[in-house]
Amino acid sequence: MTKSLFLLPGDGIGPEAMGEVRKIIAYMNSEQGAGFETDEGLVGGCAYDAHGSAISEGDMAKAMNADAVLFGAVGGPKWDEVPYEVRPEAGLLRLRKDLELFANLRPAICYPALANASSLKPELVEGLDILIVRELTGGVYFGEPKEIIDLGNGQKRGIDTQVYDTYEIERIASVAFELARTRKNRVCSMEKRNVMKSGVLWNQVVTETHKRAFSDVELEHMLADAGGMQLVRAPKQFDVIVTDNLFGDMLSDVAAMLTGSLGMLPSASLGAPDAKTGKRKALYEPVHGSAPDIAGKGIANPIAMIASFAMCLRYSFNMVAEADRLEKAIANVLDQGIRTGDIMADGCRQVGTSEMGDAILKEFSALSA
Ligand SMILES: NC(=O)C1=CN([C@@H]2O[C@H](COP(=O)(O)OP(=O)(O)OC[C@H]3O[C@@H](n4cnc5c(N)ncnc54)[C@H](O)[C@@H]3O)[C@@H](O)[C@H]2O)C=CC1
Ligand SMILES: CC(C)CC(=O)C(=O)O
Ligand SMILES: [Mg+2]
Repeated sequence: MTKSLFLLPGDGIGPEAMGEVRKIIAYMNSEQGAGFETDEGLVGGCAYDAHGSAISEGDMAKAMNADAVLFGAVGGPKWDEVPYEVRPEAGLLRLRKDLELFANLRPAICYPALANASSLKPELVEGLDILIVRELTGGVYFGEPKEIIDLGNGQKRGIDTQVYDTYEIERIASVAFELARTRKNRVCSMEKRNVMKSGVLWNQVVTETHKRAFSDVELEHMLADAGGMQLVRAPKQFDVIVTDNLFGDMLSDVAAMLTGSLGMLPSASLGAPDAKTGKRKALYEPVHGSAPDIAGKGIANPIAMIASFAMCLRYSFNMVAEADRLEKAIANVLDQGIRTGDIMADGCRQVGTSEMGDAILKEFSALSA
């Protein structure tokens, strides 16, 4: 059976990182008969340059019909002045919304070899394995009204609206509880019920969902600001964290640095399983952005992108053994002391994007033999 992959490399370091995944796909097709069929499109600033929008209707349709979408990164200073509606990030937000990718899984794993690369003491992050489950299609990113209005007195007002309905909280909480059952069976829900009505509802619905269907899972509630503090004080206390779109965005960048670099964190954005086929729409993307400060230099860390492809193998194609091998290949390469600049340490060998990708592919093929 063919497996269709739609690649959207995007801007900045997106295409550089995606290039390393392309090599792995080519290897899996030629050496393992994996049967991936790939197509590619434009998203973000490069799409705006080509046709004046952050993603074309044609590419949206391809993303909609693919078994999985692989996404690099979008944005950069070149497009700072383009109209808000067609800014590069709008392409990613439209993909998430139109494909209804409500569940964003962001695992933060500290590979043993990288315990020294974290800004925290090694003993705080050694063995770290947490999963942030971020709600991705609601909240302040999408709530209406969202506008800047002129108050007519020389003042303007910027408005964003945080909105959550019961069903949105219920379905993301259920995903978090189900995933916790495959891990350490603990969920920490984060909101700000002390100042936000949406936080009060979030807390109530998570509690009710837990009581109704997941009472075997340990549940804790934490205010999101305190949660940020606890993430850097004692991160290993967490197993699964479930939180809203904005808090999830911020807390996962924090978690990234526990693992050594933003260049290490993959993610999977998943929709609901189709009632008939059981298949879910899915997009896989690194947590980092387009990193304009290092784009074009061939030094970006491709591990977040490669690990996102490992998540794709696991969640979209049920290729669990291959996903495990690819993740093991990453760990082995790090054990060998091969490092991109962002995770460089004394006694290690610094390499560029392409050498890191080659080293992971070599290890992956050795593990597959
Ligand atoms: N999913 C996406 O496409 C995202 C896009 N963005 C966009 O990216 C642009 C830049 O945003 P920033 O806030 O600078 O965030 P960023 O994640 O692009 O970069 C933050 C810092 O981390 C470093 N970094 C990130 N990924 C790296 C990698 N793979 N290897 C080595 N170093 C890495 C960068 O060099 C930079 O110093 C903006 O236009 C922003 O809107 C930001 C986040 C997510
Ligand atoms: C639309 C994105 C640029 C927002 C973001 O930072 C993210 O989703 O990680
Ligand atoms: Mg982010």
